Amino acid sequence: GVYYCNLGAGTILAVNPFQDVSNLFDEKKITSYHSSLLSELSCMPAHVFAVAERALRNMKEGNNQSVIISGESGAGKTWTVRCLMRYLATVNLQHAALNLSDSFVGDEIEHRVLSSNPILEAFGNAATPRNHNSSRFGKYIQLQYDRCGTMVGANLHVYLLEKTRVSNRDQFERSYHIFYQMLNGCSEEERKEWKLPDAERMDDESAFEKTRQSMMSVGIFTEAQNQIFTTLSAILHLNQLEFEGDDDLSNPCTVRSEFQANTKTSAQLLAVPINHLVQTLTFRKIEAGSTRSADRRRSIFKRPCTRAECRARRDAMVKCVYERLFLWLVKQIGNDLSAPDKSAFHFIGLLDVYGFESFKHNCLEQLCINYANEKLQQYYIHNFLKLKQVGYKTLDELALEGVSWDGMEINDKISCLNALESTRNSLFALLNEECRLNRTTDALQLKSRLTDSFHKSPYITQPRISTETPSFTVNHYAGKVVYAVKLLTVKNKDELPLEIRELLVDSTNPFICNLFLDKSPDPATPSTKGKSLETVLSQFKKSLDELLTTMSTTNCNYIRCIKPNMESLPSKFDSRHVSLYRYYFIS
Ligand SMILES: Nc1ncnc2c1ncn2[C@@H]1O[C@H](COP(=O)(O)OP(=O)(O)OP(=O)(O)O)[C@@H](O)[C@H]1O
Repeated sequence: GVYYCNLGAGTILAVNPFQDVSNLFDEKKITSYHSSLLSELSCMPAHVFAVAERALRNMKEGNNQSVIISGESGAGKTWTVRCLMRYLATVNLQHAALNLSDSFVGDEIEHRVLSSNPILEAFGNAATPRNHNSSRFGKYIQLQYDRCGTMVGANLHVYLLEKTRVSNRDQFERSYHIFYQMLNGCSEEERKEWKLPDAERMDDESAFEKTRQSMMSVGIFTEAQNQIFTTLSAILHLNQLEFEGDDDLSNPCTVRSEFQANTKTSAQLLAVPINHLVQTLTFRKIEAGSTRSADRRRSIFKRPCTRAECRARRDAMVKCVYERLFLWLVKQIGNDLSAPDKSAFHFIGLLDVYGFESFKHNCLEQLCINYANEKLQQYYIHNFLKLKQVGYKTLDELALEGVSWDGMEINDKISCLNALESTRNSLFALLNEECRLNRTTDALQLKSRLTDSFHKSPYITQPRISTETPSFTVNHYAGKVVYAVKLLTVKNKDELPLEIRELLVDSTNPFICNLFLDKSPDPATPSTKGKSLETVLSQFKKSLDELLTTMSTTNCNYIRCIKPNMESLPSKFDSRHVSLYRYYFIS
């Protein structure tokens, strides 16, 4: 019955009970931690509420705080963040009412902050074999406080949504919850309006209502909701399209006849001409001649796409529309939650990032996720050692909790990070260079380049067992992961064909058009000098560097979540699955 344990140095372990544990998170528990004296707090049982309370008190002393929640998929990170937010929201309501703070305007920022969770989970979480509610994006939410220590707003940052899930999924994986919620929860009128097929009503019916109510709470009202669901319906129809034609291009591809209705509906929902949509999916523009604008010899002509290219264009469109919609939502939520001008002085940041992943097939998505974990692990060890040097009695504290410990080893694989990210001679440098050169490289050629560049590296090696497709291994701190080479460059470039952007910007629906009108360049858009290129990896690295810079100005608290068994069962602690050592320094 003990689910939390102190590890010292600002770290607790949290074991996922996989069942509702009575009294573990109730109001009485909140009150007991919040009303404790400082001297009592350090003696109270380890708990996620104790972390929240300590962070709150330190923040009120003037030190910004971060709580970093880590662990494998299904370990309970999202749940933990929800608990922290609920705790901070509850005590804030009490505090604001008691102090009649100037900023207490009674508009319930707490309620709005909590409402952001169901929206983000509906659009950013999906069922996977490891977790029926797996977050497929990283999140850092900064709860902002005024001088009196009252919450006045929040800042939201998200990291790398796994957008491929919208177009392609492995068996037993689902797309984002919102699609199922909408199909199961919409009214008959809405079904007609959004041209959705009949669906067997299942579990997600009430979830749809909850998501919509949460949207209302953060200022996304009926009209905007209607636009969102129209866009999602367009994605569903587009996803259906299949193509026919000859790959030698003698007979250019068209949409297969049985999908004509889906094509028409997609075009209607996106408010674009149907012939323009079909042209965009089946033909690509080629520019020939000099690219200098003054040069009159430059010409543009259209070339039919092969079936594979048509499918790739359909997928690119679907993924991009969904990603833009997700980012639009995040922006709306952020606008609604941001603190009134000059009222925020301190913050508590809660970081929930995807855990380390190693699947049968790993590609750029897993490389980014594991890189983020590698970086956070380095950050953790750095801070842990720093705290240890200033006198934390970590082992003694562990002993007090009844945990025996027979020695510690600092994992030296952290320098794997250099092999991944350093400016020169690293994996990222090589993959980004491939994008910059824009050459047609097949997987075998790229694989041989990787082998030549890293034959001396202990971190980037050849898979021990030969794989069906060209691949390489990264010796991460948490274990070896084999990555497929195929599609790495394409995914890293993440190019949205210009024709697709043009099509959607020309939409007569201002909502769709605005999603594509923003100023920020797409990944893989050459910079003005034409030398550096924004790739998925370079952007992800940049956003992580910024995150760590922000966190380094804060006092960090860590919650290391543990999944006690692979089957997600209550009352089962599989010691083969969980090794304390592994979780202490790894994952
Ligand atoms: N403290 C808890 N009490 C009861 N059930 C819990 C608790 N923590 C987690 N769970 C259960 O475990 C499931 C997985 O938790 P959660 O979604 O938070 O994992 P996660 O670490 O965020 O996973 P992912 O990385 O895939 O997003 C939850 O849906 C919930 O059913």
